[in-house]
Amino acid sequence: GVHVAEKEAKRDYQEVYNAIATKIRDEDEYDNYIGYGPVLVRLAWHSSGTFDRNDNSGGSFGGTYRFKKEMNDPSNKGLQNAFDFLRPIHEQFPWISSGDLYTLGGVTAVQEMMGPKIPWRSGRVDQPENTVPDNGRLPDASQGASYVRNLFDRLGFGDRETVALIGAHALGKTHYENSGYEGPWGPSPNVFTNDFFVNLLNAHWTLNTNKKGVKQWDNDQGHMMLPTDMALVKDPKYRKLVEEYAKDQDVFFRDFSKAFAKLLENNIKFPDQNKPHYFKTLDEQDL
Ligand code: HEM
Ligand SMILES: Cc1cnc2ccccc2c1N
Repeated sequence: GVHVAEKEAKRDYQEVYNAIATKIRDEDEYDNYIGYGPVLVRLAWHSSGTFDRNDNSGGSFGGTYRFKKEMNDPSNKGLQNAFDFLRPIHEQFPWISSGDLYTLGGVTAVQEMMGPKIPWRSGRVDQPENTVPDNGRLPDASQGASYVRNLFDRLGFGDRETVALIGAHALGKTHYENSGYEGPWGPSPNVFTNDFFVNLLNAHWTLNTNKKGVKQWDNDQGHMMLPTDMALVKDPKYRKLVEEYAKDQDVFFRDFSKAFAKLLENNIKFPDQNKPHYFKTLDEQDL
C-alpha cells in the first residue's frame, strides 16, 4: 500500500548533497573518467522503478535495494558501484534512510552534471527484508514501443514523461559485463544534455548482433542505442516527443525534472510540512 513519509526532522540535507557532490567531483576516474554521476542516476531510477500502481507495491520508500534479493536482480548488475560509492556517505550521515540516500544521490548527480534542478522531499523509512519486491519489474532493453508504453504505464507515466525520462540515456554507457550491451559512451556521458534525442534523429543507425549475441543499434560515430531507445523514433507518438526535445533542451529539462521527481516519489504520501528541497550546486555555493 501507499507509504506515509515521516515528518521531516531538523536535518541539513544540503550538507549531505554537498558530501555526495564533492565525492563525485573528487572520484573522477571511475569508468574511464565518466565518473559516478550516471550510475548514481541509475541507482535512484532502479530503486524507484519497482513501483506497480496496480497494487501500490515497490518504489523507493523502503530502501530495499540494500537487500541481496533486490541487489542481485540481474537488471541491477553494475549498481553495486553506486552502492559502494554511497556507503561512506551513509556512515558520515547515519541518520539518513537508505531510500532518501539513494534518491538524493540521483538528484545530486543530475544537478552536478549541469542538468535541471530536481525538487526532492525527505521522509522515506527503511523497511524490512520481507518487503523486497520481486525481481523482474525493471525494463528489458530488447523490447519495442508497446512494451515500453505498458511498462511506464505500470509506473504511472504517460508518453511525454516516458520519453523525457529515457533522455537520461545521454548519460553514461552500457557495459557488456552488466547488461550484454556495449558501446563507447554517447556524446556527453557526464554532462546532462538533450544529446540522446539529437543523436537518435540525426545519426545513421544499423542493427548489429554484438559479440555477446545481443542485438543493438550502432552508428558511424561509434555510438550505440538499445532496441528500447530506437523504439522512441519508430513509434509515431514517441517520435513527436523526441523531435520536440531534440529541438528544445529547456523543454526537455522542464519535463525531465517533473517526471524524475515523480518517479522518486511514487507510492509515497508526504506530509504537507515536508517541503520540496531545491538544492544549490557546488558551483552555486562557490565550493
Ligand atoms: C525502457 C526503459 C529503460 C531501459 C530498457 C534501460 C536499460 C538500460 C541498460 C541496459 C543500461 C546499461 C547498463 C549497463 O550495461 O551498465 C542502462 C544504463 C543507464 N540507464 Fe537506463 N534504461 C531505461 C530507462 C532509464 C531511465 C528512466 C533512466 C533514468 C531516469 C535511466 C538511466 C540510465 C543511466 C544513467 C544509465 C548509465 C549507467 C552507467 O553509465 O553506468 N534509464 N539502461
Ligand atoms: C548514447 C546512449 C544510448 N543509449 C544508452 C543506453 C543506456 C546507457 C547509455 C546510453 C547512451 N549513452
